[in-house]
Amino acid sequence: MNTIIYMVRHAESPYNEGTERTRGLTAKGKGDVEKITEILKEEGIDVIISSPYNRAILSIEGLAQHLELDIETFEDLRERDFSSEIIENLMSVISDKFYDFDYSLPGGESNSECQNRSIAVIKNILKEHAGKKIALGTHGLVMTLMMNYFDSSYGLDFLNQLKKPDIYKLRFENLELKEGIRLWNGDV
Ligand SMILES: O=C(O)[C@@H](CO)OP(=O)(O)O
Repeated sequence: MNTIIYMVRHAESPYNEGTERTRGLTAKGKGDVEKITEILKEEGIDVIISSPYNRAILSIEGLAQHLELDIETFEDLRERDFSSEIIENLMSVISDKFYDFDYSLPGGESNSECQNRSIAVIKNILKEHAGKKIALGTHGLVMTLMMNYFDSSYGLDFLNQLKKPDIYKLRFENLELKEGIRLWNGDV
């Protein structure tokens, strides 16, 4: 049985230290939310799920309103907890250590911990909504780690080429990922 998950990496968000959970979208990001809705509104989506972080929810809110669906959030779909401290060059550290899945920064979690907790949610979604089409509001790194669990070719290069926003349509047969197609047209 085919189950489809549309991974929607959030639109552009103003980066402010310490506001991981609450920061919203830039003007450009808000404009791109309309494009996300346009791309997904005719796909026949049944269920909308999201990371609990505002920028992810806001990126699929237009779609939820259009389809008159609620957005269900799961704490364990949040972006990787990077560190409790301010880390200089955070993104280059994350890149350098990407394949060291047990590496964590002070007060943060490793790729492995982030992958395990997010995949537990994805497996439940695939079982509970088997045969359905699910849109999922997400973030660059946790999205890459979720996809990497099913297909290890989704790694650092994949993460680095992701846009804000971006959309990938993933086709699962039961718990196996069979196909991943990019739907965002990349005009950003
Ligand atoms: O916060 C953001 O805008 C970034 C970090 O560069 O993305 P994500 O939430 O996908 O980690």
